[in-house]
Amino acid sequence: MEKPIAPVDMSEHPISIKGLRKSFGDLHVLRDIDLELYKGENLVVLGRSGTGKSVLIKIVSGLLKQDAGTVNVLGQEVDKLTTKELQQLRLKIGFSFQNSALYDSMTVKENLEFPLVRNAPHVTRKEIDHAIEEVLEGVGLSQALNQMPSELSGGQRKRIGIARTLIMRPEIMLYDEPTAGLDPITCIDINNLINEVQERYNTSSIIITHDLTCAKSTGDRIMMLLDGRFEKTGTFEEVFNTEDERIQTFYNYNFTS
Ligand SMILES: Nc1ncnc2c1ncn2[C@@H]1O[C@H](COP(=O)(O)OP(=O)(O)OP(=O)(O)O)[C@@H](O)[C@H]1O
Repeated sequence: MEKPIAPVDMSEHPISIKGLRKSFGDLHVLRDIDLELYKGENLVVLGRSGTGKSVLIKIVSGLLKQDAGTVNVLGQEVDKLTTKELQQLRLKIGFSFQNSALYDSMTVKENLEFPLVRNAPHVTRKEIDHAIEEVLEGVGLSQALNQMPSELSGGQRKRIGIARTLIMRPEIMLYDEPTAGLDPITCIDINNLINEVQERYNTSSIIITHDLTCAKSTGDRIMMLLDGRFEKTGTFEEVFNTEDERIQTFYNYNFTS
C-alpha cells in the first residue's frame, strides 16, 4: 500500500540530534549522527542488525547516555535531565518496543488502564473508561476489552501494546522493529496501524526497522544507517536509487515484495 501523504511541519523538530557518538569499549556503534524529526512525520531508521538502531532509541529515551553530541527531545536535552524530569518527558513518548509485553494476568482493559492509573492519579473512572474505549477503537479492537492477552493473536497483542502507549496521548512514538516476528499479512496490518496512528493522533514517530516493506509503507522519510552514520536520507525511492553497493546489497537481500 502506498504511504498516505502526511501533514508534516518541517519547521518544528520534536527530536533533534547533533554530532552524536556512542561506543562500547572499542566498538564504535554510532560515529557521527545528525537527525531532525519533523513534526507529524514518520521517520524510518533503516539498518542491518547490530548497526546501533536500538542504541539510538535508548539514547533518545534516556536509557543510555551518549559519549558526545546533543540529543534534544521536545525542547529538552535528555542527558541533562534529572530522573524526575526524565520521567515527565517519557510520559510524552509512546514506546512500542519489541518485547513490550502485556501483563498476561490482566485483561486488555486492565492493561490499558494501568499507565493512566499509575501516571495520572486524578483522572476519574469515567475518564479512564472513555480513554480505553477511544484507544481500543483507534486500534480497531473494541471487541477485545475483556479478553486476556493469551486469547489474542500476535498482531492483536501488538495493537493493544500500541493502544496502551496511545492512552497517554504521546507527542512522539518510538517503534522498535514493529513487524519483527509477525507473518506478512499481520505486518501489513501493523504498517497500516502505524500510519493510522500518525493520522489520528498527529504523532511524530521514529520507526526503527530492517524490514523494507515496513519502511516503504510507513516512512515519509528514510534514513539509512551504515557503519555508525546516516549514509542516505530521503524517500524510499531516493534512498535506494543509488550506486552505493552497501545499500544495493541491503535492498537485494531484504526486499521481499
Ligand atoms: N549496553 C551495551 N553494552 C555493550 N554493547 C552494547 C550495548 N548495547 C548495545 N551494544 C552493542 O552495540 C551494537 C548495536 O546494538 P543495537 O542493539 O543497537 O543494534 P540494532 O541495530 O538495534 O540491531 P537489532 O536489529 O539486531 O536489534 C551491537 O554490537 C551490540 O552488541
